[in-house]
Amino acid sequence: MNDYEKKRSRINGTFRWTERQTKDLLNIIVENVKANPEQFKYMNGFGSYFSSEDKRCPGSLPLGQNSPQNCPYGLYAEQISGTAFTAPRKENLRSWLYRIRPSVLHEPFKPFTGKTGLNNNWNEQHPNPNQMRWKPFDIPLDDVNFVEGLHTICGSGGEYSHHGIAIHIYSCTTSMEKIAFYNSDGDFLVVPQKGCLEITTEFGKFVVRPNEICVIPQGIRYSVKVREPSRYVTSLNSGYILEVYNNHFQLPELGPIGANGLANPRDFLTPVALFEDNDEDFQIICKYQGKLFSAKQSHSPFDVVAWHGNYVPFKYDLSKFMVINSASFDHCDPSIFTVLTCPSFRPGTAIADFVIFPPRWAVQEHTFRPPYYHRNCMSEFMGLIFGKYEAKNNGFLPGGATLHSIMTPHGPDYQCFENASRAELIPERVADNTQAFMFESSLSLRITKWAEKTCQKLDEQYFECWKGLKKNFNI
Ligand SMILES: O=C(O)Cc1cc(O)ccc1O
Ligand SMILES: [Fe+2]
Repeated sequence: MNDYEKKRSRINGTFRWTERQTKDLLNIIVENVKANPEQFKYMNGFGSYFSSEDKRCPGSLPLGQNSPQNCPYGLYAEQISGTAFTAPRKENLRSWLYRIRPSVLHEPFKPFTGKTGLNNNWNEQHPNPNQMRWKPFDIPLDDVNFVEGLHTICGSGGEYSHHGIAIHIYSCTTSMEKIAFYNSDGDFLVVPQKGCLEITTEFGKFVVRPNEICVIPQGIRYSVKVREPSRYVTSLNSGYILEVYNNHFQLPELGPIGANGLANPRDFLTPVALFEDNDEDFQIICKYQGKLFSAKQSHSPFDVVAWHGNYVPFKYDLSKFMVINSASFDHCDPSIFTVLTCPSFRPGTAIADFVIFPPRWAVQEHTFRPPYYHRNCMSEFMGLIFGKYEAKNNGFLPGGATLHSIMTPHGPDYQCFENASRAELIPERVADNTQAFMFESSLSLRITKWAEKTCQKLDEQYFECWKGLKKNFNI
């Protein structure tokens, strides 16, 4: 082992999950929330119409109109549109920001010269229909911030046409200091797996921990600080990102479930206005048509004193998800676990769904309870936040991933099949102390070279997990 490998193996060793750590994790998160109570305030509701002003500036939100000739406190009024001006009322998203300086006050953008693993070239690798599994991705050993630590795994479509998705992982060790990022191409749904992110946005600040997710819609500027949330997780941070180019995330329809259930709107949290009046130099990094650009400005972009609107960043705690499942027999399709969906124009067919596999009771009778064997007309990318996924006895680890592409067969591994075929069907907790999730997309995904080769995490042995499945035919 050379020095690099030694350091890497030490770091990987420190963060290898033991059974016990896994069991304790939910408690640790709870303990940790108690120990570090949120210092930030939130407003609740998905799709709500919010109004917020920093308490240091009462009356900063203009009343009765959006663009007064002179705004209170000498602020500038600025609108950010998340949908076309003429989008139907029920879909129309926009917010009005009242800020110390307008966003336009910056120097020209130049191509970003720093490191990045972002990639939108879907033609780098030959298509690969195989089942794919990645071992947990490495966290860098050096100082890498959130933007520098983005690596694209797979994706489809293009930013020009605003049709497609990309799946990235992030891994970072340092905070973005006097740096703000925004994405012109689409929305980011961020799923932290390790570490706790403090995200300063134009709308206010929030903290996002493992087992929480956040969505930062297209165009909104933010900066990510890393924190030390627990004894198992230091300032090493990593997680998964689903980027959608077409549309924004919505709550799924509930149909016959009724008015309540799954992710309830009131559990989505949006930060309150919190400005900084800082005239230091800032770097604004934007992702535009898949490439990064950087511009200088001599003030903080987080200078919004008041805002109102419905185009906002938000976070959601996955433990709040109300699980609906079969109370009689058979395994329901995983769509029952949809937290958020980014719909296409084809009814019921998502550009991408964000689906979780939360802790719950399994009570089905005369049923093979784990996920069924199947082939799907959708692409299924899965990640694991902690614990163990119910369909895989071994090999799918927290911080790792799998991809089962369109019509690629997959399902429970051999050991899982054996166990579940023999299990006594008493009511049982499933997925206790675990949290797996899926980004499911109607698009066919292409893998980047980094994901298939450079990262060296693709597990060539994955197919062997089904090898033991034997012929049980007994005519
Ligand atoms: O492939 C997977 O593990 C995801 C999945 C889970 C499930 O419960 C049913 C179908 C499905 O694709
Ligand atoms: Fe599946």
